[in-house]
Amino acid sequence: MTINVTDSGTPIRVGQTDTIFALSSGAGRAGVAVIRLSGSMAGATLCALLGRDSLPKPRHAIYAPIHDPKTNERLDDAVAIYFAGPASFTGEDVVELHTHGGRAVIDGVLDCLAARPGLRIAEPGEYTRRAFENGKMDLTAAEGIADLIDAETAAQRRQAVRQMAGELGALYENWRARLMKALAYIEADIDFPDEDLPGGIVPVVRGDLSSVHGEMDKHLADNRRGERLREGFQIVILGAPNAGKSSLLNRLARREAAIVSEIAGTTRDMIEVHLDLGGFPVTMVDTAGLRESGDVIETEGVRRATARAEDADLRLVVVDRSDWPHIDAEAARLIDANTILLVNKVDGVDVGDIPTVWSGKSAIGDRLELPVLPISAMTGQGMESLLQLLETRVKEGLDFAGPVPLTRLRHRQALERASDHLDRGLQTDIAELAAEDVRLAVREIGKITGRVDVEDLLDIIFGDFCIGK
Ligand SMILES: Nc1nc2c(c(=O)[nH]1)N(C=O)[C@@H](CNc1ccc(C(=O)N[C@@H](CCC(=O)O)C(=O)O)cc1)CN2
Ligand SMILES: Nc1nc2c(ncn2[C@@H]2O[C@H](COP(=O)(O)OP(=O)(O)OP(=O)(O)O)[C@@H](O)[C@H]2O)c(=O)[nH]1
Ligand SMILES: [Mg+2]
Repeated sequence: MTINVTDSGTPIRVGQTDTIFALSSGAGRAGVAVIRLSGSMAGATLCALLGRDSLPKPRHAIYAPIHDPKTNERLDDAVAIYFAGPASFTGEDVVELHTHGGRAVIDGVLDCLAARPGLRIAEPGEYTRRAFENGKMDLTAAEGIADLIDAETAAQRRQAVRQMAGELGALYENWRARLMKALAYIEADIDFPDEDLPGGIVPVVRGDLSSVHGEMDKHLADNRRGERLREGFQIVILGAPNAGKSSLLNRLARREAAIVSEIAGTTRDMIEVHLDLGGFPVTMVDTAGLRESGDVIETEGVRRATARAEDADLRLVVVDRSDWPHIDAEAARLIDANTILLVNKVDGVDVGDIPTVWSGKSAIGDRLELPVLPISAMTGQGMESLLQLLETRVKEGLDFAGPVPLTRLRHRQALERASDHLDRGLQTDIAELAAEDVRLAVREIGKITGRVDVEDLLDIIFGDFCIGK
C-alpha cells in the first residue's frame, strides 16, 4: 500500500486494502469480548453473520445472534455495532461484535471471519495505524494510545491521555508552523528581494526563529521527566551481603519476591518489583550483596548490581546496624547525591546514636549530605518514613506542572537535530543558507508528528502495539 501526503499534510491511502479483524479485548476467560473488523467488507460480513440483508443503523448497538454462515450453527448471542466510515476509530467501516468472552466462542467467531474471502487477521497496531493513515490522528497521538494501554499508574495515565488528546502534537505543530512562516518570508525574499531591507530578510525573522529555538531547548532540558515517567523511576537496593536488602524488597513489595536467608551471598541475580508510589511507577531492584568473591556467579552478580546502580535514579544503601557507621567500601563507591542510607535491623536496639543526616564525600569528591533512616525490614519499623521519603523523591523526579513533556527518545532525537539546524540557521545572514537550515528543522519536526517521511518508521512504531489495537 502507498501513502500520499497532500499539501495540507493529511495522509491519504491509495488503493484497496484488506478488511482486518482481531480480538480487541484481552486474552483469557472474561464476561464479554470485543472482536473488531475494519475495512470495506466489514458491513457485508456483519450481515452474513447475523443473516440479515441490511446494515443496522450506524453507531447503534443491536442484539445480534451470530450464526456460522457456512453451517448455520448458532455460535453466540452477541451485541453488534456498525460504524460507517469515515465516522469510526479507523476512518473505515468498522464492525464491533461484543460476544461472550469464552475461549470457544471467540475462536468460533474468529474462525468464521478467517474463512471469508478478503478478510485477514490484523497485525499489531494495525487499527491505530489505519486511523493515522486516514488522518484521524497524528503519530504522537497514536503513540499516546500505546502508552495509555501500557499505563500502570495514574501519573502515567495522565501523561498518556494528554498526548492521545493531541497536546504534544499541537506543541510540535505550533513550532513547525512558525518555522514554515519564517521560511516562507525567507524564500519570498530570495525570489523577490525587498529594496527596503538592505540587510536582507534573515535579521528580520531571526527573532521568530530564536524564540522557537529557545522553546525547543527548554522542552529538551526537562531532565527526561516524561521519558522516565513512561519507564518508571528506578530504585536500586545496595549493600554488603546479609545487610537485609532482600528483606527490605519483600517488605516494600508486600510479598516474598526474593529469597531471604542468614547465608551471606543469597541473592545473586537482580530481582525487580513494580510499585505504585502515590500514583507514580517505581521499579525497585534487589541486588547481590557487594563483596569480592571467589565465586564466578556471585562476582557476575556484583558486576550487574554495580552497573544497574550506576544507571538508577535513586540508590538505597542498606547497612547492618552492627556495622554502622562503617559503610562497606564497595557500596561507598556508588554513593552520590541521589542516595539514601538505611540502617537496618534496629529492632530491639537503641537508635539514639544514629544521626538523621550523613555528611561525607562521594567517590569523585563531592560533599554530600544524605538522609539516614533507621529501619527494621523484619518488623517494619521505619517503613512509613521511608515510603514517605521515597514518594517525595519520586515525585520530584517525575512530576511536573505545565506544558506537556517530551515522552520518547524518537522525539528527543528529532528535536535535537532540529535544534542543531536552527542553531546553524541563526548564525548566517545569507538567506539561501538560513532557508536550508530552517527547511531541515521543519522536516525533523514533521517526522515526529508523521507529516513527512515516516513510511520507514511506521512498522517500528506500530509493531510495539498489541494485536487488536
Ligand atoms: N467499543 C469500543 N470502545 C472503545 C474503542 C472502540 O474502538 N470500541 N476505542 C478504540 O480505540 C476507544 C475509544 N476510541 C474511539 C475513538 C473514535 C471513535 C469514533 O467513532 N470516532 C468517529 C466519531 C467521532 C465523534 O462522534 O465525535 C470519528 O473520529 O469520526 C470511536 C472510538 C476506547 N473504547
Ligand atoms: N533482626 C533482624 N534481622 C533481619 C532484618 N532484616 C533482615 N534480617 C535477617 O538478615 C539475614 C539476611 O537477610 P537478607 O534479606 O537475605 O539479606 P541480603 O542483604 O539480601 O543478603 P544477600 O542477598 O546475601 O546479599 C536474614 O537472616 C534476615 O532474616 C531486620 O530488620 N532485623
Ligand atoms: Mg538478598
